[in-house]
Amino acid sequence: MLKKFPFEIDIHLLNHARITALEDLEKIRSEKEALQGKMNVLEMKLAETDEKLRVAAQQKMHVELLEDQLEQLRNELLARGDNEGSMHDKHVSLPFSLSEELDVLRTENLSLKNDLQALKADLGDIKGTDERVQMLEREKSFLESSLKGLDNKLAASQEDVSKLSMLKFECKNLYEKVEHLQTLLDKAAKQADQAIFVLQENQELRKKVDKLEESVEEANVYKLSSERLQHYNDLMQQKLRILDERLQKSDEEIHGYVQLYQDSVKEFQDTLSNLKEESKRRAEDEPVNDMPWEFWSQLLLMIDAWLLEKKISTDDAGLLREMVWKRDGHICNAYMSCKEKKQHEIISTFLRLISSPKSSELHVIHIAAEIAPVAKVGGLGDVVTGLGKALQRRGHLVEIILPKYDCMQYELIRDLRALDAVVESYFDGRLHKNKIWTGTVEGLPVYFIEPHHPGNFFWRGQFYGEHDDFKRFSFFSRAALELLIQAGKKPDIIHCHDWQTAFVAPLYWDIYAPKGLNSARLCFTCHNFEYQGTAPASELASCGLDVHHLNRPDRIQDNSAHDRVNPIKGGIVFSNIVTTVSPTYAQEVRTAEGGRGLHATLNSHAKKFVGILNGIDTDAWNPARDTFLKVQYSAFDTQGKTENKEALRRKLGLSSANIGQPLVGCITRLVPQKGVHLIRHALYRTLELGGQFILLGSSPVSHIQREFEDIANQFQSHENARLLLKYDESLARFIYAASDMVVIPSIFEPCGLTQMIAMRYGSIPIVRKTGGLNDSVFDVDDDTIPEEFRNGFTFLTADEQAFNNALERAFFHYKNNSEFWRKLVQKVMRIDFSWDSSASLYEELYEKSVARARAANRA
Ligand SMILES: Nc1ncnc2c1ncn2[C@@H]1O[C@H](COP(=O)(O)OP(=O)(O)O)[C@@H](O)[C@H]1O
Repeated sequence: MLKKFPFEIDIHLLNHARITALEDLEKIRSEKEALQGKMNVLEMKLAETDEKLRVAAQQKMHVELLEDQLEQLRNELLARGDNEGSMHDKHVSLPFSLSEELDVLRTENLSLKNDLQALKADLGDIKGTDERVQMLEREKSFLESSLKGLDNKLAASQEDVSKLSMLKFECKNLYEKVEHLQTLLDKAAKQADQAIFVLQENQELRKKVDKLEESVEEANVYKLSSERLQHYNDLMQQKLRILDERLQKSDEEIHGYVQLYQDSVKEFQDTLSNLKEESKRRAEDEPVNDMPWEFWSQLLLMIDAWLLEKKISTDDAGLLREMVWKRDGHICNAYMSCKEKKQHEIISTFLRLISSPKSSELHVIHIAAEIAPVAKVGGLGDVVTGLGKALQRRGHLVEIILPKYDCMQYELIRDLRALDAVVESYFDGRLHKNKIWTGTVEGLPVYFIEPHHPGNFFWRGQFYGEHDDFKRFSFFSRAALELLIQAGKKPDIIHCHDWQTAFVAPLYWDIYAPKGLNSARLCFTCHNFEYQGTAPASELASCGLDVHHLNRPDRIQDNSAHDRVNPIKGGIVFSNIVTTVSPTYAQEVRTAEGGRGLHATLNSHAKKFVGILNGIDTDAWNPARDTFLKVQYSAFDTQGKTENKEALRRKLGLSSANIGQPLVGCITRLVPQKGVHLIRHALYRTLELGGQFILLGSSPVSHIQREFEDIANQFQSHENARLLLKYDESLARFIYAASDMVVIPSIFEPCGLTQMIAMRYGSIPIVRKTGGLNDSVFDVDDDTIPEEFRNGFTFLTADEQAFNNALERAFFHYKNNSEFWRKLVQKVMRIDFSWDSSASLYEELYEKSVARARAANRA
């Protein structure tokens, strides 16, 4: 059967409608004409009646006139009768003509009265006719308006007709194409026939070949026994290979055990030597009382001599003297160990005593663009606060410098006050005043810089994304260093973060170290190599950096555009320590695919580059104390999680029919890095699998924001899905607590905090194996990973199938093994994601760098 195209059906329908409309119109037109005829007749009758009325009125007037005349005649007759009565008493009679006339008049009068009566009746009829005419009039106007409507319809249908003819035209074209295709098809069919023919020929040939093979086989029968032997040999070799592999595996296993054993022995030995060291230190800390006073005096004189000979500084001499006065065991042992050596060796041994920093002595200053929770865009804010607090807990002096944005959450800053001091800093050829504010955030001392620059740099209602970000943050970097030098600070570590404060490193070495701010080592952390803040080289001059000197391939010049500078590259080249936020990401960015153009720079500075996994602030992210939740809960009692799930469903208007329906959450910035297509896919796949889905996120990329707004509208009142396109920390906490699973399908992820926060709140992460996700989430079904580390679901390829596999496995476990799931939730909640271990790694880096610097200064 010939298949009709949909538009062909439309054409038929339209044609039919048009014909019916035309017929209707015709009918109405003839009705209208008939009515018009009737109206004309009535109008004529009306005119006739008017005429009759006019004649009747004239006749009436005539009758009245005659009646008047009659009356007059009567009166005259009476008057005459009075005068002639006596004479003609018996013979009185009216003249004949007069009485005749009177009779005629009477009959005329009567007939006129009858006429009048008839006319009155006619008049009544005419009134009725009038009413009918009015009715007809009304009918006429109604018909005219429907006629107008029909005219409009006609016009519309005429338009349709023109469309129709266009469609017909297109249809004709299509028919032509179809015909063309048909001929092609015919050709193809012919070719296929030919091919079939060739195939048949081939088959015949094949048969011949088979026959030939059969005969060859027959001829080869005698070879069979030797082939069997060969086969047997192969089998044996296979077995041998399997045995070999098994042997290798068991070797590896044994090796693994040996390794474990060796590790624990090493650990034991380390602990032992630490203990020994400790007891030795303790012994050294005790004053040495068994050395003669001469010994101590000799040491004092020796130190003084070094000072006078300018071999050591006054400060160092002071510290060494103090040790001698206290008869410190360290200096005693140091001297005994090197007294035979040359003088400069003794000096450096002594100086090492006073330079070896104790961890509690470090003064660390973070210069950053974010601090959670008052000025947070993403993970950077969390790192500055989390790492700062952990370092503070370890006994370091930690201070933070930040721009004073207008859009900060001021209510979360304690004791905010403006200092009665102004710091002037250089920019664009002149000095600008900066107002300095202080306050504490989460117990950390913070300096906020408010520039009095006409550009109103931090008065923009947002943290980033301004056209002059390069200017805003290069200004801030310089002002921060100015604050340090004017406040007379002598930090051990200046730690800057991301491209916004990477300017600090070159500014420090080129301008501030020569000015006397030279106590510090520079640490630079890049939280995401995607954002490099490159700009035309000339813009670097505004903050006082020497463009000519710095725009070189081995310095700040961008690796792919020679007329541009790259602040991240500057941070790498000019810092003593360079870190990023996870070991896997540190590996990834050293490759051409992952390095965003900076892999070569990172490789040539590889010695100082390391990846340290971020932690999370476990005080701030704690379901047992989180007041934003409906119910607080902990790993010991996860029932509260179910109650939060119920409450969130109610709050968002999702179905609560089935408490066992898995709830999947996604909390993210909607940027390509986060795998936007997989997030969208996750929504639909979750619904297909019978789950519920909540997305909390917003996008700085307008087309992505619009796309998700459309999806959000579609699901506005869906019982199983809700999309909330905003930034809302309290809601984020609620979602972490309520969700059973959290999806993070990132294309790349430097570290990622959401997976750690999710686990802290007992939500199982489903993640792509990249960057920090690869360092913190280990697949539940992967038995190459020790059981105790398995905590989520992972997939490798950034496509829908791979994601489906992970999501489906998660749903399977959730639905079919509730006990397993309950234990998994408890396990992930107990994992230590605190900053403690990461902070100790940073501490170690700081300490080593400071020690190296001090040793180098003395040499
Ligand atoms: N729409 C949102 N509302 C509230 N918090 C959000 C939102 N989007 C992301 N977050 C939070 O921002 C942080 C994201 O950090 P991270 O995973 O390192 O990603 P990134 O820094 O790349 O955005 C987490 O603390 C997460 O809870």
